[in-house]
Amino acid sequence: KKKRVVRPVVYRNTATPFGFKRESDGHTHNWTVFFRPFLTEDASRWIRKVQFKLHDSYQNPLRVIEKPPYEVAETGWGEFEIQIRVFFVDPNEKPLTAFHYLRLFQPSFQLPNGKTQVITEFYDEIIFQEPTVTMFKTLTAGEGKKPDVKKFHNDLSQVNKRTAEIATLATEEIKAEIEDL
Ligand SMILES: Cn1nnc2cc(CO)ccc21
Repeated sequence: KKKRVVRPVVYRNTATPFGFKRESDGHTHNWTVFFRPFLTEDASRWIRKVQFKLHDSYQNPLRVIEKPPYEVAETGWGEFEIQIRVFFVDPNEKPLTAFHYLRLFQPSFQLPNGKTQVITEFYDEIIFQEPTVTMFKTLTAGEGKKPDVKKFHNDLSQVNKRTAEIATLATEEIKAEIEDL
């Protein structure tokens, strides 16, 4: 019986207010939504593409990203649900569908430069029940730090704790990036 493989993944959205309402289209924020494996690895070995379905009134609302980083950067004025579909290299694996509610206003963090930054980060796990041999090899060969995922699986309190932890990490990361600017 082939072993089950669990892959930790992270969905994140960040948003920064313009500080004013743009006359042309009423937009008030820059935002990004992204999906990535939690492991530091080459995700394109097992992910074929990631689709982000935006609000229908966006220009071409279905955004298809074929290679990492799997992210969409946009501007807008409102919060809405984004459907994220992850297609796998293995045709036998059906695509994963997840929903991420885009947040523009909360939780906001003050950055060193005084700017307000919203970050939401959600930690999740993809479970491959019966991966094919090729998929199994690809998934288990992944290089990069191996977090101790066993203790997280299905333990929502741990997932939420983890989500908060990586949100903090994400904030540090972004702060560092901004300081490097
Ligand atoms: C719901 N929402 N929030 N911001 C938006 C921006 C557009 C594109 O102009 C369409 C829909 C939007």
